[in-house]
Amino acid sequence: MKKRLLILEDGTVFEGAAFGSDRASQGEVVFTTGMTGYEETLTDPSFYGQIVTFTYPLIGNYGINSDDFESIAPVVRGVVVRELTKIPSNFRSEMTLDEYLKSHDIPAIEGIDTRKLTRIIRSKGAVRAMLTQADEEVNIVEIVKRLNETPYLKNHVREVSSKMPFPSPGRGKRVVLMDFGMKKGILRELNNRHCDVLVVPYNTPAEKILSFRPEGILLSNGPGNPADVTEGIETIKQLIGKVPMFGICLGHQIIALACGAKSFKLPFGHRGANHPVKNLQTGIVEITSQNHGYAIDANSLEGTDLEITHVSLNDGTIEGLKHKKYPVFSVQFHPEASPGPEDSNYLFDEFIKLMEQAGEEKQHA
Ligand SMILES: NC(=O)CC[C@H](N)C(=O)O
Repeated sequence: MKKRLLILEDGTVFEGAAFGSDRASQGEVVFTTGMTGYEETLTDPSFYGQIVTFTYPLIGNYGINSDDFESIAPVVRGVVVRELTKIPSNFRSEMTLDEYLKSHDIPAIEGIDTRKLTRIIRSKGAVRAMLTQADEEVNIVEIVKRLNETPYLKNHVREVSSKMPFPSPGRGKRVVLMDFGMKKGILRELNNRHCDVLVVPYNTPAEKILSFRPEGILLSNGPGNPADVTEGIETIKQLIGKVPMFGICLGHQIIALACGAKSFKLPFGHRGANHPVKNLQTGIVEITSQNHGYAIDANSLEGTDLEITHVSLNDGTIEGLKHKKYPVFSVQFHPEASPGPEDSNYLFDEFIKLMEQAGEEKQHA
């Protein structure tokens, strides 16, 4: 087994065994607590630029099969696990996690004390890190210096958004899905409800979107700092009030910013499949799938037309918003799950209802 190092910006060095690609790679190291769903996590475009640590201690046990993918290719910068399963056991498995990561040139490390690493991330917040081979040439002081000079992840939506519009037809509601780095699960939920979907790149202008005569607009998830997605925010400012809207994760943040709220970086993010969220409208607690490093600042809502609909029971941060005047709502978590629980799946039905109501009002106007 080749040795590999995970070097953090504070100078902490973890030594482990190499798997995946042999190249060195740098990114923000984050942790996710989901016990299953590593294929969906690795292919979620919101993880662009991040080195993902799985806190569940055994990863790779059911191999890799392409029907679980959330996008065409993984965009993570690296993978950190406690123990890698060498021989997966699943009738659907097409290859091992090691083979998959090698084929996409993504380096990984195993044999790491992921509890210790997670505690560092929890206490220090966002941590920049590098995965590199453990040989005599590696200069740790130099790498730590470089990590400290690297700016945090900026706008990488353009890297993961589709370049051209594409349809995913149906007989139902006409929905424009703005792709900021979409998970396939969102499209699947719309198609399950027979929507006639047109997926458009993140920078499609408002007039162009309106020219498709959408009955609703869905803003997808995506990577990086929402405040950097200025084109998307401007577009939404022009569209709010004209068409019913539903925002998911980055899409939620973009709607909030377009309405005048502010976002901030969470100390260590919410990533996992069992985050409790309280729906303030029903009083029901939903167990949700989450993956975000930023959130909307509750203090910044004053003077906006937004009201809070969902809150996190772990840290009290905003998990859902709705517009007081227009048919616009959004959630910070992932109602499409994949991976994770489906408690919040009803939100897609609410989006359909909102489009139906808006259609009826238009007819009677
Ligand atoms: N999954 C997402 O859409 C994440 C949104 C944003 N990139 C964040 O980290 O907060």
